[in-house]
Amino acid sequence: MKALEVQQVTKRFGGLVAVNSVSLEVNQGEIFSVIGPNGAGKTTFFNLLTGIYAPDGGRILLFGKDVTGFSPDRIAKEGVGRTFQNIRLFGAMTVLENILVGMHIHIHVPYFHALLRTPLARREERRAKEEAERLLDYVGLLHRKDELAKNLPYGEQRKLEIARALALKPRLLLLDEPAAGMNPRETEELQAFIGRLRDELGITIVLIEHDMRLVMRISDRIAVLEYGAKIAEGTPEEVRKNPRVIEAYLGKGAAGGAA
Ligand SMILES: Nc1ncnc2c1ncn2[C@@H]1O[C@H](COP(=O)(O)OP(=O)(O)OP(=O)(O)O)[C@@H](O)[C@H]1O
Repeated sequence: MKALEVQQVTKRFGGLVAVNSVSLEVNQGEIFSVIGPNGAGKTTFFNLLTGIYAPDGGRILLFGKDVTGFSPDRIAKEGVGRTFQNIRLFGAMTVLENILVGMHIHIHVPYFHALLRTPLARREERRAKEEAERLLDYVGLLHRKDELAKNLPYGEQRKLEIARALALKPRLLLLDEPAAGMNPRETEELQAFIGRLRDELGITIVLIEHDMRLVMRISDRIAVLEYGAKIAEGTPEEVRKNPRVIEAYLGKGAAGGAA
């Protein structure tokens, strides 16, 4: 079974076709990158996968289940976690609280128990806190748990955002430009970290990324979008050599020169 099957998915904004009949498949346990020049439709594509937009055409299957048109909440419940291009943490909350917020759909306490802080509610809270701490330990941020999220260095904020997505126990994790704004050392750490998520937790990972060094090193396969359409797909080696890709990035005539 595939982790993700996208079949001829289209999204229009008025007259603009932001995603144009894109099809692709991601195997379970794969690290798959979506690349393309600015405005190619990458973020719109993620927004379709996470239910923020419903496609105007086509179908999306997650682990064999048709989820086309599902709301973001239902997509999250199907096991899809996500991070955003611009970090979206609760800056005035602590690191631990940011994780607890991410866990809310996994905490099952009837309303009146929560309201009256019954033993059941307190037990559940304690369990959630322990789980959040385990998660922070796993990503190497436990020592920061009581600090405000906004006071963390940039690389650690990105990591915290990923940790919050992990709190949902995703089977598929979508990372939108995880290396944006990182220095080379942070990017290298990120690469190892993403590898661990796949190898140790078995999570399938799809990322949008502009840092080509990271993309080429980390991806099993890559899809390339241009003006909303998929123009290439393959291993890093195949994509790097593809004349259409070279042209999309470097302009007409560049492919001949680079070959
Ligand atoms: N909500 C929207 N309404 C109208 N047009 C939109 C909307 N969102 C995106 N677009 C347009 O759709 C196209 C694809 O945008 P998108 O943000 O998906 O590209 P991208 O590949 O993620 O770009 P970048 O790498 O710059 O983030 C662009 O032309 C953009 O202006």
